[in-house]
Amino acid sequence: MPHLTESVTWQALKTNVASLPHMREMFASDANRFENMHLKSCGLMLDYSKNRVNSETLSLLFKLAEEADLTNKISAMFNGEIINNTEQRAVLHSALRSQAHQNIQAEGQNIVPEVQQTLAKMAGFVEQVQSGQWTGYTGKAITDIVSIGIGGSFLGPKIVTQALRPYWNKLNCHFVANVDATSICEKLAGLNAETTLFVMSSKSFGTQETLTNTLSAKEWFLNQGATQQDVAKHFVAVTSNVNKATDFGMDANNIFPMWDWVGGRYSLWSAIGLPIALIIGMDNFKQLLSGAFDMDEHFQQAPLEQNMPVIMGMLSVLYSNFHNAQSHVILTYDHYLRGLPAYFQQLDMESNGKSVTLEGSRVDYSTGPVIWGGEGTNGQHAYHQLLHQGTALIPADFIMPLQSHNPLGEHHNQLASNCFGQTQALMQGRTFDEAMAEMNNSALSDDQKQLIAKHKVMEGNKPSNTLLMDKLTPKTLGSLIALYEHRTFVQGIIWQINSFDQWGVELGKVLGNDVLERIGADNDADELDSSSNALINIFRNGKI
Ligand SMILES: O=P(O)(O)OC[C@H]1O[C@](O)(CO)[C@@H](O)[C@@H]1O
Repeated sequence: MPHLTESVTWQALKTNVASLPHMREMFASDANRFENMHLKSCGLMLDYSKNRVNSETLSLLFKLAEEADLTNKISAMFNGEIINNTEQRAVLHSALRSQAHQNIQAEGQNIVPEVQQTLAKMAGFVEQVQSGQWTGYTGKAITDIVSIGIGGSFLGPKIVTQALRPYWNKLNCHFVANVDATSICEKLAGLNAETTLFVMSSKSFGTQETLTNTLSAKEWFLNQGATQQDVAKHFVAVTSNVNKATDFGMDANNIFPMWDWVGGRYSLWSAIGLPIALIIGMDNFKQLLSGAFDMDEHFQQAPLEQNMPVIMGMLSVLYSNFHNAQSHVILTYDHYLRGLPAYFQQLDMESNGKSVTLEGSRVDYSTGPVIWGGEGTNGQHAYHQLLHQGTALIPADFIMPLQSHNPLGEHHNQLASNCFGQTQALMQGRTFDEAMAEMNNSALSDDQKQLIAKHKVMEGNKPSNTLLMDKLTPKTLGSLIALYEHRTFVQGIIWQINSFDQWGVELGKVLGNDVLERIGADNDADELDSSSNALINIFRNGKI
């Protein structure tokens, strides 16, 4: 197989991209453009017509995907092959949302039964806590869940519970991730130890932030009048390292397992999702899984040309590699989805922020872009300016439910009109003549008009996808998140990288621990670089 960027298809894409007219012209010359460039699946509708593509671009992108053996690579992931080659692990988050009768093999055994057993254990626990049968040390029912974890053991549960606010039962939930004591102190300040349940989530059970926060939570708990024997009623753990958790003092009955074949940033579907289930109930949690399962089926079965994650992944490759786009923005037109950009940022950047191929060669093309974003319409009064008129090309995903959970007057119509209006403005832009025409009735001099018109010109031709759903439900949210997981996978396959390890962040963990030792040492640091030594010593002195 030729080197990726030297392949005939890659070169043909370069030629195609250079020859395409402005999107405005492509819309004008093809009344069926939307008809031909949208698809519906799993409760989602993707409109990808506002992208810099014609039918040839799309064919070439699918050809590139075929040449990367994408279809077989998808099967390899779902079949439990060891595709995470640096950690020698299968990648089976899809097994967490599989159906009970399936047989999915990891390391020679069917893992579906243990997935089902864990779901049953979660269901029993959720029922006990929600019904008030599970009581705290003074016999009172639990009112507050505090989830302690970080990275993949935190952001999924936080963003999903935030997104599914309309489905909350009577329990309150709080998330602590940062080791900054302010985070846990602020959370604990308003809580009653008698009615608070801590869920400690750590796949490795070795992450500094999570261990420190859990110890502080336990100390707070004991300082409120509880005893060591009461701990089991108030602390449960989710981990793949059961031995470490019991050594730490967790009651063996209170440990919910997860497995090596689930990557942290793909783990909200496992027992890491326990805080979600406690807050929205097990039935809703299963709906979330079922939405993701539907997307798994679609991803495996739909032909590449009608495959939502494939289309989105290949469009992202197009912009990263043929338009030099360095970032990608996620714009959610739904207040409940305001956290989703951060979640997709973790998912995509921790997965595809790589510069070495699976075989260990340095890539000579761009890989994962910076993912960022926020909620509409707020961003329209801030960074959208750069999207419209800045020098960088930033492809955008607009995400919006058609029905609001809070219908109120004209609000939703206005929200939708802003969402659609933005995609239109990005695509068509505004020409100099249009800008001049807008000033027809103005008293400005011709020179002034010309000057202002130059500033009002918007080149347009800025790409966007629009993703719609009828309503934000646990099921549609499950499909949406799985869509982005698979989109990330597709990109990784084309770029020939391992999307499932994270050696960069691991180094940060190791060096952080090393610095911590030096901060606590008897003598000043002098063995590191001059900057690091100085920063440590200034910190030890407590004064700049
Ligand atoms: O669940 P753990 O083992 O505490 O790890 C937390 C997070 O740390 C990382 O290893 C690095 O940030 C993530 O992949 C993981 O989700």
